[in-house]
Amino acid sequence: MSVSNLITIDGPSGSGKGTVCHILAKKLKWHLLDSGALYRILAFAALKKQLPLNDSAALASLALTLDVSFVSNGSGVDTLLSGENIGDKLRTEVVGQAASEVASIEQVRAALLARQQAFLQAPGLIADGRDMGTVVFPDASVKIFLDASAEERAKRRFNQLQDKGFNVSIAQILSEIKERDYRDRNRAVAPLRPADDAFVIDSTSLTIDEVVEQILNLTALKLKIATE
Ligand SMILES: Nc1ncnc2c1ncn2[C@@H]1O[C@H](COP(=O)(O)OP(=O)(O)O)[C@@H](O)[C@H]1O
Ligand SMILES: Nc1ccn([C@H]2C[C@H](O)[C@@H](COP(=O)(O)OP(=O)(O)O)O2)c(=O)n1
Repeated sequence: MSVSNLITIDGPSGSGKGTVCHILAKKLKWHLLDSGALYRILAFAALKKQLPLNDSAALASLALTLDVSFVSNGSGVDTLLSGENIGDKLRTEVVGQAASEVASIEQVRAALLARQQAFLQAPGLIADGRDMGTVVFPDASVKIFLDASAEERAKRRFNQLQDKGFNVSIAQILSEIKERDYRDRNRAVAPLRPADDAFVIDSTSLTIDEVVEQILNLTALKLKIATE
């Protein structure tokens, strides 16, 4: 299918990618790829099997054979690993850090590439991650790099976790966010960075609605130019 119906949104943890991608996918009635979920599922499966997180060959082989499905449940999406619903076990900081570690391995990224590209189906795709615009979908017509200051991102995560009833410290979250940022931005393979043709949005002092509006305006503009 044409890649024109494809919006990639990359950026660091807490910049608002997941929230904005869900809203856009719903508004446009396009598919959604949460690529971070794939790295989290792999990390979760590896932790469960007690695989060392630096065993490249074992992790790549696990990535190729993971039995994962995303099933719509009416209000959201269930994440199934070998039939077990593991959705609520993936968003912990332990799994996030482990995901960031396994994601730095080249063979793991290669093993997950085709699985991610298969999400590109009519009528369109919103792709959320770190390397959507640089590696997985380099031909996407609309590429966004969503950023925000580390302090603002830590505040958002803090509020999010407090709302879920977790007892967390903002200082701890800020240090974990900085550690993950550093690893994601400095790894040798597919580091987190804006694609050369990405539009950078700093959401530090924007509302979610303002970010969505900017992306929709840019999409309308780009797709119109592409069809003229
Ligand atoms: N522009 C924004 N202003 C305030 N809060 C936001 C904004 N964007 C996202 N959030 C909130 O920040 C938290 C983290 O957002 P999320 O979409 O999970 O980020 P990411 O997917 O980039 O890690 C969520 O609770 C979300 O509601
Ligand atoms: N396309 C992607 C998506 C995620 N990753 C890695 C790096 C991230 O720290 C982890 C977890 O990503 P995820 O998007 O779920 O994390 P956040 O919601 O931004 O906190 O996975 C990646 O390397 N490439």
